[in-house]
Amino acid sequence: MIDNVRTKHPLIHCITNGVVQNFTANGLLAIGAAPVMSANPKEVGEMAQNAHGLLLNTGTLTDGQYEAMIIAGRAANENGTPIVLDPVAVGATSYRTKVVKELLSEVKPNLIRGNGGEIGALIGAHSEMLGVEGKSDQEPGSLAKEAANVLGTAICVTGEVDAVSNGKTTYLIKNGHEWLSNVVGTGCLLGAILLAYISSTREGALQASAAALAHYGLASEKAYSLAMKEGIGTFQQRFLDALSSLTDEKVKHDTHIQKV
Ligand SMILES: Nc1ncnc2c1ncn2[C@@H]1O[C@H](COP(=O)(O)OP(=O)(O)O)[C@@H](O)[C@H]1O
Ligand SMILES: Cc1ncsc1CCOP(=O)(O)O
Ligand SMILES: [Mg+2]
Repeated sequence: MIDNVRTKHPLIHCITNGVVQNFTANGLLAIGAAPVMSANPKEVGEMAQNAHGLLLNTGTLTDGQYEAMIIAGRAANENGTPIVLDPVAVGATSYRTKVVKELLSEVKPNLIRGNGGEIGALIGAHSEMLGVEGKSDQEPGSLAKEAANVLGTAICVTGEVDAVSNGKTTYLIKNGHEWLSNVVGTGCLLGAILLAYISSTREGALQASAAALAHYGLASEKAYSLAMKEGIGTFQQRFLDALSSLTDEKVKHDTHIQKV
C-alpha cells in the first residue's frame, strides 16, 4: 500500500495546529504525499475541492480556523473527498469538547484519530486529559469499536497498542516505539499519514488505516534501533528517513496486525 501512496502522490490539505505544521509537511513528503497547509476561510473551500484528502486538527484551534474547517469540510463531504479528524485535546477544556461536537454535527469525517483520552472524551466515557496528553482505562480495541458505533465513523485509538475499528471489524497494531511520545507532533503527523493512505487506496478506511499504522510503527522501531545511543533529536530525523525508505515487502514481513 505504500506503493499506492507513492504512485498517487495525493494532495493532503491540512488545517492543523501551529506546533506541528512543518513536521506534518515533511512527514507527508517522506511517504510520497503532497502537503498543503491552508486555513484561510476565503480559500479553503477551493483548496479542499482540489485536494485528495482533508485533515482537520484542533490542536491550536482559533475561531477563524473553525470557520475554515466547516467550509472545507462541507466541500470535501460534497466531493466525496476523505476527511480525517484529529480532535487534539478534546476533553481538556469544556470549549474544545463543545466545539468538536459542533464540528461533528456539520462535517462527517471518514476517520477520527486520537489517543485513548481524546476518544473516550468524545463519547463521554471515563478518560483523563492533561493538555494534549490523554489516557483511558479501556482497552484500545474495545474503545475504538464502541466509539465507531456511537459516532458512526471509523475510529483509530493510538497508544502503546493502536486500534482501528469500523464498529464491526477491529484491528490491533502492535508495532511502534515509546520514543514517539517524546517527539511532539507524532500523533498529528499520524493523522495526516492515515489520510494519505485512505485517499490512495480503494481498500476502505479500515484496511488503509491498519497498513498506515503498521508502516508508522515499523518506521519508529527502525529509527529507535539507529538512534538509541544518541537521543530523541536523532530519533526524529531517523524516523523521517525510515518513513521514506520502508517498502511494502518489509512492512508485510515485520508487522503485528491482529484482527479481533
Ligand atoms: N508507549 C508507546 N509505545 C509504542 N508506541 C507508542 C506509545 N505511545 C504512543 N505510541 C505511538 O505514538 C504515536 C502517536 O500516538 P499517541 O501518543 O497516542 O498520540 P498523541 O500524540 O496524539 O497523544 C502512535 O504511532 C502510537 O502508536
Ligand atoms: C503541544 C501541542 N499543543 C497544542 S497542539 C500540540 C501538538 C500536539 O501534537 P501531538 O498530539 O501529535 O503530540
Ligand atoms: Mg495528539
